[in-house]
Amino acid sequence: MTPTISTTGLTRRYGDHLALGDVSVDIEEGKITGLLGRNGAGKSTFLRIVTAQEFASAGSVRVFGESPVENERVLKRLVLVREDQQFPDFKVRHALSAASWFYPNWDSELADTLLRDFDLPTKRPVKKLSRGMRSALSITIGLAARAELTLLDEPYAGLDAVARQLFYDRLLDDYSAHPRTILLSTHLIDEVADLLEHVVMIDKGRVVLDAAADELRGSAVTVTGPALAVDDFVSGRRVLHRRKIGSRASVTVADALDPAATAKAKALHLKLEPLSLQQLMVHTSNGQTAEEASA
Ligand SMILES: Nc1ncnc2c1ncn2[C@@H]1O[C@H](COP(=O)(O)OP(=O)(O)OP(=O)(O)O)[C@@H](O)[C@H]1O
Repeated sequence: MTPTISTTGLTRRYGDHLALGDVSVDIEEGKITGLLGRNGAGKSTFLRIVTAQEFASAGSVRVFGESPVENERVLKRLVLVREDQQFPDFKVRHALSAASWFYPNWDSELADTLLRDFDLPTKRPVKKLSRGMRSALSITIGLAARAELTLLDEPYAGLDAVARQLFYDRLLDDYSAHPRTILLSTHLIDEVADLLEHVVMIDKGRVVLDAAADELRGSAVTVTGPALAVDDFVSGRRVLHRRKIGSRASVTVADALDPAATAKAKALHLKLEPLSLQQLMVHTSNGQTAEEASA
C-alpha cells in the first residue's frame, strides 16, 4: 500500500539553522499518527513542506504518491489546521460557507454540530472571536472538511481543557465513522496518547522514534527499590535515566520486560512502572542517558 505521505532525506535549513535534517518517514493511510516533539523540534516545518507552503532544502516529499508542489490534485485532498490560522475579514458563517465550497467532502451537519458543541456565534466576525474560539472554528473546518488527509498542527491554542476533550472526542467519533489519514502534531502527549495508533517523534529536526504506539507503550519501564538490587536488576539493559536518592534508586530502562524478568523484580520487591509516551519523549529528547543523584 502506498503511504499517504512519504519523505526521503527531507531537509530544511534556515540560514545555518537545521530545522529538519534527513527526515525519511512514511505516514500510513487510514491511521491516526502523532507527530510529537518539543517546541522548535521541526513539526510545523514538516507540515508546511507536506502542504507545499514551504520548500525543502534537500530531499523529497510525496503525498498520495505525487509531489504536492503546485499540485491541485493533491492539495484538494488534504486540509491543514494551524495554530495560527489566518481568516479573511469574515463572519463565522461566511468562513464556513467558503470552506464548504472549497472542500469536496464537506459535511455541513458535522459543522453545525461542532458549532453548537463549541458554542460559536455564527454572526460574529472571526476577528472578534477569542483565541480559543478561533481555534474551535479552525477545528470545526478541519473536521467538517473530512479530507482524506487531515493535518492538525497543535490546533488547540487557547482551548480550555473541556473544549480540548470535546475536540479529541469528536475527532475520534468522526474518524471511526469515516476512517482517513490523520497526522496530529502536538506536545500535549498525555492528552492524545490514547488516540494514537502510530508515533513519529522529532527532536531538533531529526526523527528519533517512528513506531506503532502499542509497541512504545510499555517499551520502557522504571525500576525502583534498594539501589544495590536495582543496579543488579538493570545490569546489561539499556539505561535511559538513573536517579539515586540515598540508598534507593530509580532507573528507567528501554526494554520491555519478559515474564521471567517481571517475576524476578517481584521477588526482589522492586517496583515496576511502565513509561508513558510523554515520559518517553522527555527521556528520548534529553539524550541517551541521564544521571541524577541526591544524597
Ligand atoms: N521562517 C523561518 N526562518 C528561520 N527559522 C525558522 C523559520 N521557521 C522555523 N524556523 C526555525 O526552525 C525550527 C523548527 O521550527 P518549527 O516551527 O517547525 O517547530 P515546531 O516543532 O513546530 O515547534 P512548536 O511546537 O514550538 O510550534 C525552530 O528553531 C524555528 O525557530
